[in-house]
Amino acid sequence: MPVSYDHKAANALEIQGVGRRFGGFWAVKDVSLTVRPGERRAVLGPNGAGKTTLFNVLTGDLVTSAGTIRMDGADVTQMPMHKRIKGGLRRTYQHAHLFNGLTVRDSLFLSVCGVAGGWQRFMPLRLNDGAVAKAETLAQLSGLSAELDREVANLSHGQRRQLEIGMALAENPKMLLLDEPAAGLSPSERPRLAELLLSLPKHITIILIEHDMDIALKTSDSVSVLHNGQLLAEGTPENIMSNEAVHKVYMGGAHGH
Ligand SMILES: Nc1ncnc2c1ncn2[C@@H]1O[C@H](COP(=O)(O)OP(=O)(O)OP(=O)(O)O)[C@@H](O)[C@H]1O
Repeated sequence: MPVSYDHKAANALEIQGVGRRFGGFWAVKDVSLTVRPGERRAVLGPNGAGKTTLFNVLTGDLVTSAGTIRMDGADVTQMPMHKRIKGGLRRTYQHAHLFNGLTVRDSLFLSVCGVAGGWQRFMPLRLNDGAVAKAETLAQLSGLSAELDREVANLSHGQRRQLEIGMALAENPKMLLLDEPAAGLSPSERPRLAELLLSLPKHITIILIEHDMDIALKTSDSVSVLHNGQLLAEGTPENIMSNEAVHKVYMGGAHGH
């Protein structure tokens, strides 16, 4: 996928020797990687490889046990989650964090106002005239224009994932971490998600954990493969597909959910 990077800008993400220990067990160990502004990076690896733990450390859901994390050139290693959010970081979770009783329109509206649940709960209420229009734009971006008045409870699984992404876009994030957006989607819902990922604004840096190899490789510029908490391989989707070590640990039977 052709992407024009801003070479003058600081790296969107730069991590050095990052690790996270649970007791005596290193779930993530000595991981270093660099992601450029606007890059689309997939993080692959078999179950238990440390992908979600890495995300949790990047977002500040978990503190690091070792190493440094820089975002946009700034050291955020010790920075609490809400400050990272203020700096333009957003994430989605493996299981959608949505309110079933709200409509799509209200969910997006509340996200725009900064009062939705999960991550956005830290944001102050900022009602304004543009919020309704912005909610509609987000519905369009996330492919949900026809569902604006539907209750979240009545959306398909795929539409819920779309809504979650739409909500994450509400405050113009600089970097978006998506944790298995295709998890639980039916085969017919998957191409639509891939299309949505490809259509997201190009200035947003996206890091994607995904077990669906087809979606991960199709929507990313570069891939980092984790195994046993460590970085096993890094390269273009083509490099990774032909990497023997990756085949052995990941494609050769350990393929997720
Ligand atoms: N809070 C925790 N306490 C103890 N061990 C943990 C904790 N969270 C994760 N782990 C362990 O760390 C390892 C990495 O888990 P993690 O969820 O990051 O892997 P993953 O690559 O995201 O896996 P999956 O693809 O199954 O989601 C696993 O062995 C897991 O059991």
